[in-house]
Amino acid sequence: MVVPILLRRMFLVSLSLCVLVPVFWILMKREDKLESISTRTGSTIRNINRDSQPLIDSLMVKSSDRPVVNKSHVEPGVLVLYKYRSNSELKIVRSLLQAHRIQHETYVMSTSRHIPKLVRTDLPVIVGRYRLVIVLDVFNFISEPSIHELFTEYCQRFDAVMILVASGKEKIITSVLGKQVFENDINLLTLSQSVHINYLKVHQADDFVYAKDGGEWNWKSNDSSLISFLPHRISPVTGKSVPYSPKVISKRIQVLASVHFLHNGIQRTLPVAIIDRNSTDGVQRVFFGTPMSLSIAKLLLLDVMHMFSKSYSIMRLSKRRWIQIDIDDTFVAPLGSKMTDSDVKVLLKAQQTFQNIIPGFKFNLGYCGELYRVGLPSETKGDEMLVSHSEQFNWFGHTFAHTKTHTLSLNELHTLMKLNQQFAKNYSITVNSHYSVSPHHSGIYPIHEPLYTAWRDVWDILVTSTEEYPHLRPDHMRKGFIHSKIKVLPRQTCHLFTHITKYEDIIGGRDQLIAYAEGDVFSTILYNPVSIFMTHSGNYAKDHLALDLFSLLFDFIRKWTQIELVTDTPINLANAYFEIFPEDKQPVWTSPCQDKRHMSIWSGRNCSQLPSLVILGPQKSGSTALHFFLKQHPRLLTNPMTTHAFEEVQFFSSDLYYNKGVDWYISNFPTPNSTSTGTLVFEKSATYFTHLLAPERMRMLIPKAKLVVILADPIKRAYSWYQHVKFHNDPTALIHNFTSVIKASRKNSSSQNLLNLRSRCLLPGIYHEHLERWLEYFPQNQIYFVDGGELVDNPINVLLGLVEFIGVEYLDFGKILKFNPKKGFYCVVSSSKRSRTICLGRSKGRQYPALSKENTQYLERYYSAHNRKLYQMLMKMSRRPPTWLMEEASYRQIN
Ligand SMILES: Nc1ncnc2c1ncn2[C@@H]1O[C@H](COP(=O)(O)OS(=O)(=O)O)[C@@H](OP(=O)(O)O)[C@H]1O
Repeated sequence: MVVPILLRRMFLVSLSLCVLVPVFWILMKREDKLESISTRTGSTIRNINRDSQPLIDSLMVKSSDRPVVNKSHVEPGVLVLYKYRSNSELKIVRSLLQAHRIQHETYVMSTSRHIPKLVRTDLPVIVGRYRLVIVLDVFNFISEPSIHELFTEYCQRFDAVMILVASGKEKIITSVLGKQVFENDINLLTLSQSVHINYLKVHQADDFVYAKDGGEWNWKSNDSSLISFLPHRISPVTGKSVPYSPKVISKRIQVLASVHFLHNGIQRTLPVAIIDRNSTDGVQRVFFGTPMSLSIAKLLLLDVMHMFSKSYSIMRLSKRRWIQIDIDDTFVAPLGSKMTDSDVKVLLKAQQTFQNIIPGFKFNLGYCGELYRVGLPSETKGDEMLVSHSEQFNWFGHTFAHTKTHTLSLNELHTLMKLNQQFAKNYSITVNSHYSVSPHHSGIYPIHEPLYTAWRDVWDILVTSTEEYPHLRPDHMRKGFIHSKIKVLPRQTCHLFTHITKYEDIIGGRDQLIAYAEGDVFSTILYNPVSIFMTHSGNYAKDHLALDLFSLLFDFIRKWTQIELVTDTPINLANAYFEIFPEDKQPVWTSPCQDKRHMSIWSGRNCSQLPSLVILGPQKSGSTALHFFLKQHPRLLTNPMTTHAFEEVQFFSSDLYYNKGVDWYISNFPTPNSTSTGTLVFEKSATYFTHLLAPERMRMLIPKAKLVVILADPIKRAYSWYQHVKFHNDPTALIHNFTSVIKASRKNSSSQNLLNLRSRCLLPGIYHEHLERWLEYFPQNQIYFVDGGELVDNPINVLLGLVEFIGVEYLDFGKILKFNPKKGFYCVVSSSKRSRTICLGRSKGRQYPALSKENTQYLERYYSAHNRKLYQMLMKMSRRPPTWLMEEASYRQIN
């Protein structure tokens, strides 16, 4: 039954497409034509790049062989369409999606860009990639039939929802008054919402008002408020506005949210978001008539996404938000700006009020004992009062003095932490949260290993926070990670810096503070499941700015949202965070050398110690020989033998080494002499090439590094690899010959071990797939290809080209390398005794029987299609394919 129903639906959809869309577009056509002649908009995207991604392909709509599409086959992705990068809505929508970790892509509606692949065709059924299509720059969207048609058809086919967001710059009228709703002169009273939304419900808590007509509107052609709500474009001929597709929009539209405001003393109600579920073209559309810069509009968008994502798990955050407010530098503020005793009273009172909103809430005081009671008499009293009420707060220790921890040795850190610990004991302050942040936040990220060690030794610290990972900006991208068993949570700023104690210290005064509370600080809460705010003790002195800010924030949250604010111990906050984002546990180290701010709080390592050249492998491609030869160049320094993997560091391909951190990685390499300019550090680890995470990890730490890939004949490589693991007593290789390894299959009932061995043996040779991954992270011009065959036969020539690519001075490798007939390979001429050569050890250039003809033929077939793809890839990049590949290509052409 299912298939006929589907076919009928598809037929109806096609029929409606055939009938309705043309009717609509005929109506629009005249305007379009005129417009494309006389205006700049629209015409630019008319000739969209269809060669690369034809419309037909991107939707898989070739009717004859179209597989049955099940509308439930849609991935939970979101696609954002926009025209102008400067569109302010774009930044906001993107941050919202990024912060909520919603899988999304953006597409600029432009001729020069490829249309993104809308469907997945690598699966047995066709799967749509996007559940929601968010359209910004709506004017351009509706003015361009090809784009409009494509996405309408996609939404029809996969039941995807289209969300069209008004942008201030466009002629989208959101009110009968012809003004953008929420303009400053409009006195906003309330915003009501239909019952259909219940994620972050936007409403006035005590006064919930349903949308006009209980959420459903009967559209009448003379209903000017709704018509004007819909996106308009201005006809270049008549100068009048033409509403969005009146033929498509149905007559029964639901209002998702309305605003109620006062205008000239009269209360008015206007819709700000409407949904059309029954459009005549079968696409559900949500129209947003309000700019996204408004906090409540962000909530509304989240609500809408949630509404349409129920079974698609687009959203990961619930309504619960954990909060912690740290008061750093307690006892430290400069003279005259410390909390006095009356400030402490205000603080305690405010804390009580906050506890009504966030049960169990306590401020978290980070102290430096050295400066206790240093200040004016009223400030001394303030310090004493904090201590006498210590049990009413949570406490954490900085160091005894207010010092930058990344400048301190382990011993110094121990001493200062212990002094601070003793201070707490002397004054009966309980410090047991297992949480700390260092003064100036230095040493947390980039990591100063002695800080982590001292924290564990002295305080048994298990949780800390930083605003620096991966970078300070953008703040909605800050993340947590775990290092050395300490959970590091993202830390948030709230515009109150150390020296800000009075309203006059803020440009814009209290109005600006309100804007911060309801804007950025609110967004921080919205974007993060756990928010640890950093404030400083001075922010609680004088005008009590921090208290005002948080009261405003909490009031706003209570008034407009159903966000549930909670608090807990730092350990539980960390557990909550990593339960929601388990993928964050494993850090991705960023380069301090690319970040001025990080350089200033990094424990002073030399950036020139980071490799600027990496030989990626693959394994058994001749990588050891290349490494050995290259290090003969006086300008190329490398690591000495490691204790764990001979000449390889394997930092990016091993979680064990990667988790040791950047300082450990760097400690493997020599420091280039500052006087010898042009000297650089390089490494080779043949395990990098195939490792799934290595490209991203490397890109984040050494984005400018030049990479070398050796393209050896994959058949020879596979056979060499088998001999290698057999030599190292791999139990499966020991009992199975090469033929049974490469021919293992489920059909032959091969054991799982044997199947795994086959994959490990053959998959690295599918070069184009691995390269595609590297090319996602590194530009082509940073990658150099070495012909693996040439490396064996004529390494001198290989090195000539490579040295030029690296950019170091010419070296006559003809004098350094010499063929050793006994070894059967090139070796390095000994500098002490020139008649002697130093060759690689017995494990490189092994003796084993030649590969059988049958196995060679089998592997030729196995790699044939992959090699073709590699060939095409290299040609596209204008690179010379290795000889073995050229021979194969010409052989196949002849045949
Ligand atoms: N000059 C020189 N000396 C010795 N060996 C050479 C040389 N040039 C290339 N080769 C080939 O390198 C193969 C080993 O590759 P790798 O060094 O990449 O192996 S590893 O992944 O690092 O273990 C090794 O594979 P086997 O012959 O199977 O031992 C050699 O074929």
